[in-house]
Amino acid sequence: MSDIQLKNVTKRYRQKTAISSLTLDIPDKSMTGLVGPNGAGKTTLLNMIAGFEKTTDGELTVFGEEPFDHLNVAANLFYVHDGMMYPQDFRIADVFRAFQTNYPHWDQALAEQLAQHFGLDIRQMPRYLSKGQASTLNAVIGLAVHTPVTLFDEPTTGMDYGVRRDFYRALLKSYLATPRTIVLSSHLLNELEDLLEHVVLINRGELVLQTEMDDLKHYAVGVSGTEEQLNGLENVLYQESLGFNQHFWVIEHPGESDLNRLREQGLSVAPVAPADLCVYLTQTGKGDIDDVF
Ligand SMILES: Nc1ncnc2c1ncn2[C@@H]1O[C@H](COP(=O)(O)OP(=O)(O)OP(=O)(O)O)[C@@H](O)[C@H]1O
Repeated sequence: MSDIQLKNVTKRYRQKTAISSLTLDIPDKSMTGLVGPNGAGKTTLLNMIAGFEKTTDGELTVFGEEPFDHLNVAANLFYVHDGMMYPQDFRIADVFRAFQTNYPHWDQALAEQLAQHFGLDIRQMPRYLSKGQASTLNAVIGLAVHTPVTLFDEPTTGMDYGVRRDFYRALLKSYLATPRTIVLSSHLLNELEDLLEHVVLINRGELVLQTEMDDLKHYAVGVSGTEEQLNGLENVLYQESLGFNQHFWVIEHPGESDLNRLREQGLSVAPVAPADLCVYLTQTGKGDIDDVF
């Protein structure tokens, strides 16, 4: 039984259904990416897993308990999100000390080293940090807290590329040193390809796909050609016109016979990057941006 389990979980805000009958097990001691377009329901889902919000319907358990307002869940799960607040008069050093007191596996040395690496002065007050620095402080805390489950909601918001890269590296090293359940929501799947083991893709509150990252890398292929060359292909996920009788098609789980036919016609078939694939899998019915112009 996984530490985080959802069975037909629904979350409604008045008329709006943010999560719709979602059934999902998050693998234990794994690095799982929660991805999906804006408004997909990622934050709502993490809020419920963290026990910040109640489900409207269905069964959600964390460590076998319903997480809302549950002390055991609060003690063993840490949620990194951009609403994290610290007492007004606290310096970063005071924040670290408070974590050291409250979380038994808090790694004080790691927190201080990471703060120094990322240029955070522990004498500074968190309320005066820039947006990127505030995200970095929250991420450092998420790395050092070492709870059995750590959730990160868009942890890299505002971080520049160098900081993001080092954060991903630190997360991987920290995970390898202390395997634990990590769930990370992000729009930047292209930056996470080498970090994540599992991917959960949601859209409009529904599960689109849950798979291993390695499988996602081989899930679909893209091919360009004329309509005559492409016609008859099966499992077409996405089609785009590239100009005069040239088209780009994405094929889900391509069959050997289709692949051979394309190769015989001299067409090159390339795997579709996971980040692009997630866009194709979630934009059904929206049309192409070219249709707007
Ligand atoms: N408190 C709320 N009241 C009403 N609607 C809400 C509330 N919180 C979220 N929603 C709606 O639920 C849907 C999912 O929102 P959520 O913030 O979970 O999406 P998200 O995947 O995290 O989006 P983003 O990637 O843009 O941060 C959205 O349509 C949002 O407007």
